[in-house]
Amino acid sequence: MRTASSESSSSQRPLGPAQLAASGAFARALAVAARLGLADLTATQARTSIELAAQTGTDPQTLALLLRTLAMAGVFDIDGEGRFGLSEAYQPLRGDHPQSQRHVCILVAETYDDAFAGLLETVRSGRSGFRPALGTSLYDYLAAHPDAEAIFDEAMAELARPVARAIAARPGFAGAAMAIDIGGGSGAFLRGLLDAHPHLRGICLDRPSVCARAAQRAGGDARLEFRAADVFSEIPAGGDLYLVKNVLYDWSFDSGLKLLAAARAAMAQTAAAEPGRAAPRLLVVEPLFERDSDAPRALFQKVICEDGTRGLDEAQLRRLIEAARLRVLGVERLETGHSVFECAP
Ligand SMILES: C[S@@+](CC[C@H](N)C(=O)[O-])C[C@H]1O[C@@H](n2cnc3c(N)ncnc32)[C@H](O)[C@@H]1O
Repeated sequence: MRTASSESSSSQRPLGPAQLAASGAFARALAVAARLGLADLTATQARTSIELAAQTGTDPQTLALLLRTLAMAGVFDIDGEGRFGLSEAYQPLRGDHPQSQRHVCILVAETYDDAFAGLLETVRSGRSGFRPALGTSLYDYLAAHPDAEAIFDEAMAELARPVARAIAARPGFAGAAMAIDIGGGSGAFLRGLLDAHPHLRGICLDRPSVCARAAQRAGGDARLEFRAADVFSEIPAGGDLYLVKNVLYDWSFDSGLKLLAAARAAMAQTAAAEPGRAAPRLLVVEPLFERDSDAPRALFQKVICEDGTRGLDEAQLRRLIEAARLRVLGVERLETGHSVFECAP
Protein backbone atom coordinates (compact mmCIF):
# COMPACT_ATOMS: atom_id res chain seq x y z
CA MET A 1 0.00 0.00 0.00
CA ARG A 2 1.32 3.43 -0.82
CA THR A 3 1.25 5.81 2.12
CA ALA A 4 0.64 9.53 2.37
CA SER A 5 4.37 10.02 2.90
CA SER A 6 5.42 8.43 -0.41
CA GLU A 7 7.07 10.59 -3.05
CA SER A 8 4.55 12.20 -5.37
CA SER A 9 6.91 11.38 -8.24
CA SER A 10 6.34 7.66 -7.61
CA SER A 11 5.14 5.71 -10.63
CA GLN A 12 2.50 3.97 -8.47
CA ARG A 13 -1.05 5.25 -8.69
CA PRO A 14 -2.01 7.44 -5.74
CA LEU A 15 -4.50 6.02 -3.27
CA GLY A 16 -8.10 7.01 -3.84
CA PRO A 17 -9.73 9.26 -1.23
CA ALA A 18 -11.53 6.48 0.64
CA GLN A 19 -8.41 4.29 0.59
CA LEU A 20 -6.28 7.08 2.00
CA ALA A 21 -8.92 7.76 4.64
CA ALA A 22 -8.72 4.10 5.66
CA SER A 23 -4.93 4.15 6.03
CA GLY A 24 -5.24 4.86 9.76
CA ALA A 25 -7.01 1.50 10.15
CA PHE A 26 -4.10 -0.22 8.37
CA ALA A 27 -1.69 1.54 10.72
CA ARG A 28 -3.63 0.36 13.76
CA ALA A 29 -3.73 -3.17 12.32
CA LEU A 30 0.05 -3.07 11.93
CA ALA A 31 0.46 -1.96 15.56
CA VAL A 32 -1.75 -4.81 16.76
CA ALA A 33 0.29 -7.28 14.69
CA ALA A 34 3.45 -5.83 16.26
CA ARG A 35 2.03 -6.08 19.77
CA LEU A 36 0.95 -9.71 19.19
CA GLY A 37 4.36 -10.62 17.78
CA LEU A 38 2.82 -11.93 14.54
CA ALA A 39 5.93 -11.02 12.57
CA ASP A 40 8.13 -13.20 14.76
CA LEU A 41 5.65 -16.08 14.59
CA THR A 42 5.54 -16.02 10.78
CA ALA A 43 9.12 -15.00 9.95
CA THR A 44 10.53 -18.42 9.24
CA GLN A 45 7.39 -20.55 8.88
CA ALA A 46 4.06 -19.64 7.30
CA ARG A 47 1.10 -20.40 9.58
CA THR A 48 -2.67 -20.52 9.35
CA SER A 49 -4.82 -17.95 11.11
CA ILE A 50 -6.12 -20.75 13.36
CA GLU A 51 -2.58 -21.62 14.48
CA LEU A 52 -1.74 -17.97 15.00
CA ALA A 53 -4.94 -17.35 16.97
CA ALA A 54 -4.05 -20.25 19.28
CA GLN A 55 -0.51 -18.92 19.72
CA THR A 56 -1.62 -15.37 20.47
CA GLY A 57 -4.80 -16.11 22.43
CA THR A 58 -6.97 -14.17 19.98
CA ASP A 59 -10.31 -14.65 18.24
CA PRO A 60 -9.61 -16.82 15.13
CA GLN A 61 -12.20 -15.17 12.86
CA THR A 62 -11.10 -11.64 13.67
CA LEU A 63 -7.42 -12.51 13.51
CA ALA A 64 -7.97 -13.95 10.02
CA LEU A 65 -9.47 -10.60 8.97
CA LEU A 66 -6.53 -8.72 10.49
CA LEU A 67 -4.04 -10.94 8.68
CA ARG A 68 -5.86 -10.59 5.34
CA THR A 69 -6.05 -6.81 5.79
CA LEU A 70 -2.32 -6.66 6.40
CA ALA A 71 -1.68 -9.04 3.50
CA MET A 72 -3.42 -6.48 1.25
CA ALA A 73 -0.87 -3.93 2.48
CA GLY A 74 2.01 -6.29 1.69
CA VAL A 75 2.88 -7.24 5.28
CA PHE A 76 2.13 -10.95 4.85
CA ASP A 77 2.27 -13.27 1.85
CA ILE A 78 -0.49 -15.89 1.65
CA ASP A 79 0.46 -19.30 0.26
CA GLY A 80 -1.73 -21.78 -1.64
CA GLU A 81 -2.93 -23.33 1.62
CA GLY A 82 -4.00 -20.02 3.15
CA ARG A 83 -0.97 -19.77 5.45
CA PHE A 84 0.48 -16.37 6.30
CA GLY A 85 4.22 -15.70 6.06
CA LEU A 86 5.97 -12.42 6.83
CA SER A 87 6.90 -10.70 3.56
CA GLU A 88 10.49 -9.72 2.81
CA ALA A 89 9.73 -5.99 3.01
CA TYR A 90 8.29 -6.30 6.52
CA GLN A 91 11.09 -8.32 8.14
CA PRO A 92 11.96 -5.28 10.36
CA LEU A 93 8.60 -5.79 12.11
CA ARG A 94 10.26 -8.73 13.90
CA GLY A 95 11.49 -8.03 17.39
CA ASP A 96 14.74 -9.91 16.73
CA HIS A 97 15.59 -8.19 13.42
CA PRO A 98 18.91 -6.25 13.54
CA GLN A 99 17.06 -3.17 12.23
CA SER A 100 13.86 -3.89 14.11
CA GLN A 101 11.18 -1.21 13.90
CA ARG A 102 8.63 -3.13 15.94
CA HIS A 103 8.28 -0.52 18.68
CA VAL A 104 8.57 2.37 16.23
CA CYS A 105 5.48 0.97 14.47
CA ILE A 106 3.55 0.71 17.75
CA LEU A 107 4.55 4.22 18.85
CA VAL A 108 3.68 5.86 15.54
CA ALA A 109 0.40 3.99 15.02
CA GLU A 110 -0.77 4.38 18.64
CA THR A 111 0.43 7.37 20.70
CA TYR A 112 1.38 9.55 17.74
CA ASP A 113 -1.80 8.62 15.93
CA ASP A 114 -3.82 9.47 19.05
CA ALA A 115 -2.11 12.88 19.05
CA PHE A 116 -3.02 13.37 15.40
CA ALA A 117 -6.59 13.80 16.61
CA GLY A 118 -5.28 17.33 17.27
CA LEU A 119 -4.13 17.88 13.69
CA LEU A 120 -6.98 20.19 12.74
CA GLU A 121 -6.11 22.36 15.74
CA THR A 122 -2.45 22.38 14.63
CA VAL A 123 -3.34 23.30 11.07
CA ARG A 124 -5.65 26.10 12.26
CA SER A 125 -3.38 27.58 14.91
CA GLY A 126 0.11 26.32 14.07
CA ARG A 127 0.31 25.08 17.67
CA SER A 128 0.99 21.55 18.91
CA GLY A 129 -1.96 19.17 18.62
CA PHE A 130 -0.77 16.92 21.44
CA ARG A 131 -2.34 18.92 24.28
CA PRO A 132 -5.73 19.43 22.57
CA ALA A 133 -5.85 15.71 21.76
CA LEU A 134 -4.41 14.15 24.91
CA GLY A 135 -4.70 16.88 27.52
CA THR A 136 -1.01 17.41 28.24
CA SER A 137 2.42 17.58 26.62
CA LEU A 138 4.18 14.55 25.11
CA TYR A 139 6.61 13.88 27.96
CA ASP A 140 4.07 14.53 30.75
CA TYR A 141 1.74 12.14 28.94
CA LEU A 142 4.45 9.47 28.74
CA ALA A 143 5.35 9.91 32.42
CA ALA A 144 1.68 9.25 33.28
CA HIS A 145 1.39 6.24 30.90
CA PRO A 146 4.21 3.78 31.65
CA ASP A 147 3.20 1.34 28.88
CA ALA A 148 3.33 4.09 26.23
CA GLU A 149 6.57 5.40 27.72
CA ALA A 150 8.23 1.97 27.59
CA ILE A 151 7.18 1.65 23.92
CA PHE A 152 8.50 5.17 23.22
CA ASP A 153 11.87 4.42 24.85
CA GLU A 154 12.22 1.13 22.97
CA ALA A 155 11.26 2.86 19.69
CA MET A 156 13.95 5.50 20.28
CA ALA A 157 16.44 2.70 21.00
CA GLU A 158 15.57 0.97 17.70
CA LEU A 159 16.15 4.22 15.84
CA ALA A 160 19.33 5.04 17.77
CA ARG A 161 21.30 1.81 17.24
CA PRO A 162 22.25 2.36 13.57
CA VAL A 163 23.16 5.98 14.35
CA ALA A 164 25.39 4.84 17.23
CA ARG A 165 27.23 2.53 14.82
CA ALA A 166 27.81 5.42 12.40
CA ILE A 167 28.95 7.84 15.13
CA ALA A 168 31.18 5.23 16.80
CA ALA A 169 33.06 4.82 13.52
CA ARG A 170 34.03 8.51 13.46
CA PRO A 171 37.43 9.57 14.79
CA GLY A 172 37.72 11.48 18.07
CA PHE A 173 36.99 8.81 20.69
CA ALA A 174 40.57 7.88 21.57
CA GLY A 175 41.12 10.95 23.78
CA ALA A 176 37.68 10.85 25.41
CA ALA A 177 37.06 9.08 28.72
CA MET A 178 33.55 10.27 29.61
CA ALA A 179 30.59 10.77 27.28
CA ILE A 180 27.44 12.50 28.54
CA ASP A 181 24.29 11.90 26.51
CA ILE A 182 21.79 14.71 27.05
CA GLY A 183 18.25 13.33 26.79
CA GLY A 184 19.74 9.94 26.04
CA GLY A 185 16.54 7.93 26.64
CA SER A 186 17.12 4.31 27.60
CA GLY A 187 20.82 4.59 26.73
CA ALA A 188 20.91 2.64 23.45
CA PHE A 189 22.91 5.34 21.68
CA LEU A 190 25.49 5.58 24.46
CA ARG A 191 25.57 1.77 24.81
CA GLY A 192 26.50 1.52 21.12
CA LEU A 193 29.37 3.98 21.58
CA LEU A 194 30.58 2.22 24.74
CA ASP A 195 30.51 -1.18 23.03
CA ALA A 196 32.68 0.17 20.20
CA HIS A 197 35.09 2.00 22.55
CA PRO A 198 35.78 -0.13 25.64
CA HIS A 199 37.81 2.60 27.37
CA LEU A 200 34.81 4.98 27.35
CA ARG A 201 32.35 5.53 30.23
CA GLY A 202 29.02 7.25 29.90
CA ILE A 203 26.30 9.13 31.76
CA CYS A 204 22.84 9.08 30.26
CA LEU A 205 20.72 12.06 31.37
CA ASP A 206 16.97 11.78 31.07
CA ARG A 207 13.68 12.12 32.95
CA PRO A 208 13.39 10.17 36.24
CA SER A 209 10.94 7.51 35.01
CA VAL A 210 13.06 6.81 31.90
CA CYS A 211 16.28 6.55 33.93
CA ALA A 212 14.71 4.28 36.55
CA ARG A 213 13.44 1.82 33.90
CA ALA A 214 16.68 1.90 31.92
CA ALA A 215 18.86 1.41 35.00
CA GLN A 216 16.77 -1.58 36.05
CA ARG A 217 17.13 -3.12 32.58
CA ALA A 218 20.86 -2.43 32.42
CA GLY A 219 21.24 -4.22 35.78
CA GLY A 220 24.26 -2.44 37.22
CA ASP A 221 26.61 -1.62 34.35
CA ALA A 222 29.75 -0.05 35.83
CA ARG A 223 30.48 1.92 32.63
CA LEU A 224 27.01 3.35 32.03
CA GLU A 225 25.24 5.49 34.61
CA PHE A 226 21.64 6.67 34.28
CA ARG A 227 21.13 10.01 35.96
CA ALA A 228 17.75 11.71 36.31
CA ALA A 229 18.18 15.35 35.33
CA ASP A 230 16.30 18.19 33.72
CA VAL A 231 18.35 18.75 30.59
CA PHE A 232 17.32 22.40 30.46
CA SER A 233 19.16 23.21 33.67
CA GLU A 234 21.03 20.22 35.11
CA ILE A 235 23.80 19.14 32.76
CA PRO A 236 26.85 18.08 34.78
CA ALA A 237 30.46 19.08 34.13
CA GLY A 238 33.11 16.39 33.63
CA GLY A 239 32.39 15.14 30.12
CA ASP A 240 34.94 14.95 27.33
CA LEU A 241 32.17 14.36 24.85
CA TYR A 242 28.64 15.75 25.17
CA LEU A 243 25.93 14.32 22.94
CA VAL A 244 22.57 15.69 21.85
CA LYS A 245 20.84 13.26 19.52
CA ASN A 246 17.28 13.60 18.26
CA VAL A 247 16.49 16.00 21.05
CA LEU A 248 16.53 19.53 19.59
CA TYR A 249 13.97 18.49 16.99
CA ASP A 250 11.46 18.08 19.84
CA TRP A 251 11.61 21.69 20.94
CA SER A 252 11.07 25.31 19.96
CA PHE A 253 14.04 27.58 19.25
CA ASP A 254 13.88 29.06 22.78
CA SER A 255 13.86 25.66 24.51
CA GLY A 256 16.64 24.38 22.26
CA LEU A 257 18.66 27.45 23.13
CA LYS A 258 18.14 26.84 26.84
CA LEU A 259 19.33 23.24 26.53
CA LEU A 260 22.40 24.16 24.48
CA ALA A 261 23.26 26.99 26.88
CA ALA A 262 23.16 24.50 29.78
CA ALA A 263 25.44 22.17 27.78
CA ARG A 264 27.82 25.02 27.03
CA ALA A 265 27.96 26.00 30.72
CA ALA A 266 28.81 22.40 31.67
CA MET A 267 31.53 22.27 29.01
CA ALA A 268 33.01 25.61 30.10
CA GLN A 269 32.98 24.47 33.74
CA THR A 270 34.79 21.25 32.74
CA ALA A 271 37.48 23.18 30.88
CA ALA A 272 37.90 25.70 33.72
CA ALA A 273 38.24 22.97 36.38
CA GLU A 274 41.11 21.24 34.55
CA PRO A 275 42.98 23.71 32.34
CA GLY A 276 45.37 21.02 30.99
CA ARG A 277 42.55 18.77 29.82
CA ALA A 278 41.49 18.73 26.15
CA ALA A 279 38.47 21.01 25.67
CA PRO A 280 35.17 19.08 25.67
CA ARG A 281 33.30 18.68 22.41
CA LEU A 282 29.58 18.55 21.77
CA LEU A 283 28.10 16.43 18.99
CA VAL A 284 24.63 17.54 17.91
CA VAL A 285 23.13 14.69 15.88
CA GLU A 286 19.77 15.61 14.40
CA PRO A 287 17.64 14.93 11.31
CA LEU A 288 17.23 18.10 9.23
CA PHE A 289 14.35 19.36 7.12
CA GLU A 290 15.97 19.48 3.71
CA ARG A 291 13.64 18.07 1.08
CA ASP A 292 9.93 18.12 0.31
CA SER A 293 9.86 14.45 1.33
CA ASP A 294 10.80 15.55 4.90
CA ALA A 295 7.41 17.29 5.15
CA PRO A 296 5.60 14.37 6.88
CA ARG A 297 8.27 14.31 9.61
CA ALA A 298 8.06 18.09 10.03
CA LEU A 299 4.27 17.80 10.28
CA PHE A 300 4.71 15.13 12.97
CA GLN A 301 7.00 17.50 14.85
CA LYS A 302 4.40 20.28 14.72
CA VAL A 303 1.62 18.01 15.98
CA ILE A 304 3.53 15.99 18.59
CA CYS A 305 6.14 18.37 19.99
CA GLU A 306 6.17 21.61 21.91
CA ASP A 307 4.43 24.68 20.45
CA GLY A 308 6.78 26.43 18.08
CA THR A 309 8.76 23.31 17.12
CA ARG A 310 9.52 23.06 13.43
CA GLY A 311 11.82 21.14 11.13
CA LEU A 312 15.15 22.98 10.89
CA ASP A 313 17.47 23.07 7.90
CA GLU A 314 21.24 23.20 8.27
CA ALA A 315 21.45 27.00 8.38
CA GLN A 316 18.69 27.22 11.02
CA LEU A 317 20.24 24.59 13.27
CA ARG A 318 23.63 26.30 12.93
CA ARG A 319 21.99 29.59 13.97
CA LEU A 320 20.50 27.89 17.04
CA ILE A 321 23.85 26.39 18.04
CA GLU A 322 25.66 29.68 17.52
CA ALA A 323 23.00 31.56 19.48
CA ALA A 324 24.06 29.40 22.44
CA ARG A 325 27.62 30.72 21.93
CA LEU A 326 28.92 27.39 20.66
CA ARG A 327 31.25 27.21 17.66
CA VAL A 328 30.45 24.76 14.87
CA LEU A 329 33.71 23.06 13.94
CA GLY A 330 32.23 20.95 11.17
CA VAL A 331 29.05 19.40 9.79
CA GLU A 332 28.86 15.87 8.46
CA ARG A 333 26.03 13.89 6.88
CA LEU A 334 25.46 10.31 8.09
CA GLU A 335 23.98 7.55 5.96
CA THR A 336 21.14 7.35 8.47
CA GLY A 337 20.00 10.78 7.26
CA HIS A 338 21.20 12.58 10.39
CA SER A 339 23.57 15.54 10.33
CA VAL A 340 26.36 15.75 12.90
CA PHE A 341 27.41 19.20 14.09
CA GLU A 342 30.69 19.03 15.98
CA CYS A 343 30.78 21.96 18.40
CA ALA A 344 33.03 23.56 20.99
CA PRO A 345 32.41 26.39 23.50
C1 LIG B 1 13.15 12.04 21.03
S1 LIG B 1 13.81 11.31 22.47
C2 LIG B 1 15.48 10.95 21.96
C3 LIG B 1 16.18 10.00 22.87
C4 LIG B 1 17.64 9.71 22.48
N1 LIG B 1 18.45 10.90 22.47
C5 LIG B 1 17.70 9.03 21.14
O1 LIG B 1 18.05 9.66 20.16
O2 LIG B 1 17.35 7.85 21.07
C6 LIG B 1 14.04 12.72 23.54
C7 LIG B 1 14.43 12.36 24.96
O3 LIG B 1 14.49 13.55 25.75
C8 LIG B 1 14.00 13.22 27.04
N2 LIG B 1 13.55 14.46 27.72
C9 LIG B 1 12.51 15.24 27.40
N3 LIG B 1 12.42 16.26 28.27
C10 LIG B 1 13.44 16.13 29.15
C11 LIG B 1 13.89 16.89 30.27
N4 LIG B 1 13.28 18.02 30.63
N5 LIG B 1 14.95 16.44 30.95
C12 LIG B 1 15.57 15.28 30.59
N6 LIG B 1 15.23 14.55 29.51
C13 LIG B 1 14.16 14.97 28.80
C14 LIG B 1 12.87 12.27 26.77
O4 LIG B 1 12.51 11.52 27.90
C15 LIG B 1 13.45 11.44 25.64
O5 LIG B 1 14.12 10.30 26.13
